[in-house]
Amino acid sequence: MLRERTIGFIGAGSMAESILAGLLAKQEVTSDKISLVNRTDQLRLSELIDRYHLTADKQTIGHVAQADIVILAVKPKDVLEALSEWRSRLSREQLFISVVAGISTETIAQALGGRMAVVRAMPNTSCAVGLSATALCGGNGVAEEQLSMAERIFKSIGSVIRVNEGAMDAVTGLSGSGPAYFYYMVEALQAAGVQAGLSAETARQLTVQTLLGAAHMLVETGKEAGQLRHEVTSPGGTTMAGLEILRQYEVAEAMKRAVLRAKERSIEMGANLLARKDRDLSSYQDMNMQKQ
Ligand SMILES: NC(=O)C1=CN([C@@H]2O[C@H](COP(=O)(O)OP(=O)(O)OC[C@H]3O[C@@H](n4cnc5c(N)ncnc54)[C@H](O)[C@@H]3O)[C@@H](O)[C@H]2O)C=CC1
Ligand SMILES: O=C(O)[C@@H]1CCC=N1
Repeated sequence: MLRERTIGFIGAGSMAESILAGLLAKQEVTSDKISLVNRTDQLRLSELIDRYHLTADKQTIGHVAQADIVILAVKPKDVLEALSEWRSRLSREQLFISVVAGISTETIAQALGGRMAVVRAMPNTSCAVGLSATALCGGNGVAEEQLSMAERIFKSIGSVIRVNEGAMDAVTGLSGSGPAYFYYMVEALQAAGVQAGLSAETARQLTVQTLLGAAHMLVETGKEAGQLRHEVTSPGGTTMAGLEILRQYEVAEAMKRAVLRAKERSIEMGANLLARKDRDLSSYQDMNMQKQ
């Protein structure tokens, strides 16, 4: 049972907060089972302790190190440093989940000293309201039982799909970053509503409810987006006129490029980390040669 497990987060930023907020809201875990550590910002930890009624004296490296499930939620650039601090503290029995964009299970497992099996997950910040779209995969040596446990965690805060690791960069470009694309559109639509003569509050209410309604229509009717769009579009009417402008501005092309660029960036972040690892290793070897 998830409720009986302890969960520790390495990194207490936006993603750790979204996951823990969702788990607590869904009552999948109780707040006394959660531990977090952050590198520098202790004020941030105090805020999270207050906001989620976490047990203050459990927010230590020792408690995270003992957790049944350890979730790595630091920025990709901080992964190697973080894991070199953590590798001696963790054991094979723990379930280790990384939500870090772009970094492979192999890189993480190696940085952990090759002992641990690693699950890689790509959720999004909608975890916080139980509506994440999470994709996950298991690295070498991950047991089915461990993958199922990871799946259970993310299912409790949204939907989960298992993919091959090769698909994770595409997932990151689409659904990991995806909430930001929709927020960007909402910002643009709100501003457009104001430009069209509405108050800011009216524009916000109408935009948000329209997005919510469209999302529910997609889920509840099971119809394709193209069909639903067709149903809104009366021949010679307002929607047709509006959509024609979107076509002129090649909005579909812009979306395609955004997702492909985000995917490419995910690949770059992984490659940058590997290049840094190689550089660090060769400068360490140089140092040792000089000493001899
Ligand atoms: N924000 C998002 O929408 C999503 C983020 N992710 C991934 O989640 C990870 C975290 O992202 P955010 O939460 O947005 O970043 P963030 O910058 O808000 O949080 C990262 C936290 O990790 C802490 N940290 C850094 N090194 C550490 C160490 N050695 N030990 C302990 N804590 C350490 C930092 O102090 C910071 O508070 C990233 O790898 C990102 O790719 C994945 C899916 C969605
Ligand atoms: O922007 C980022 O790199 C992270 C990964 C997916 C969402 N946020």
